[in-house]
Amino acid sequence: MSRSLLQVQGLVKTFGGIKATDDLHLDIKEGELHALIGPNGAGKTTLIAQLAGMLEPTSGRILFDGEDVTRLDCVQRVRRGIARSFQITSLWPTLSLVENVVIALQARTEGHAFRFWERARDVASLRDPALQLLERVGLRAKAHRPTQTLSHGEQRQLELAVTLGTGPRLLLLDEPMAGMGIEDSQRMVTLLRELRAHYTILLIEHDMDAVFSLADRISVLVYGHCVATGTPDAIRTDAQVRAAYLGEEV
Ligand SMILES: Nc1ncnc2c1ncn2[C@@H]1O[C@H](COP(=O)(O)OP(=O)(O)OP(=O)(O)O)[C@@H](O)[C@H]1O
Repeated sequence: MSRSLLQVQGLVKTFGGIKATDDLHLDIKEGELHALIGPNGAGKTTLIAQLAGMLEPTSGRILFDGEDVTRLDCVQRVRRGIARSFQITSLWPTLSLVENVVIALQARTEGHAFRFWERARDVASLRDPALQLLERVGLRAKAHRPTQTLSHGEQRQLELAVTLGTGPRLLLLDEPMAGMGIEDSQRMVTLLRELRAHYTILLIEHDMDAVFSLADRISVLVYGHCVATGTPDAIRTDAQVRAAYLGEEV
């Protein structure tokens, strides 16, 4: 198997008396789609927040590409290629899709999102990369429509394009299918399957059909602790996992 891109070593996060992350160890290989599942309150979102640099761990280490990033902030982690999607992105509803992506690209190149209108030439040079990102998420045909005309599912695809605009190596995807109907969910599954070829992905998702069809490996979190990691087939048949979480669902 390929080398590790992200290693979580003995991570702990406490909130008062609650251990939301409890001596967690995780190893994400370069190029894999690794899904994180577990019952409500298992600590999935808390983990993602620590990986993205939004929440400081109580103890333990996070290594990205061999570098200790545990104490780096979000911006420093984005620069290294760690990007979180779906809970932080704000889109501009009256601007077109391509304008939204251009703003994101501009923020990456200049660290400044709000002076884009002063930089007409820069904006022109970012249009092609922005259109390519829209192509990658299946929204090229709607590039010039106002963002507010998109369906909920399409807005999430656009958020993904904005996230890809940061040039990530590791994508942290927090419930990309949340609140979607069947059609939008299926489109997102197809899209994630395509993105798998280009990025290492850590996916949190409650839709078990999506998880088991997409993941190379799955880790199961219970009370902040990883109780099993393995291929979908191994997880499906793991007695401890069935008892702790999956029951008869799988
Ligand atoms: N800011 C906070 N303050 C106090 N407790 C918190 C905080 N954030 C999370 N927790 C607690 O930590 C535990 C893990 O929560 P977390 O949201 O990470 O779980 P989750 O697996 O993402 O759940 P879900 O699947 O419902 O989204 C829960 O017991 C939660 O109540």
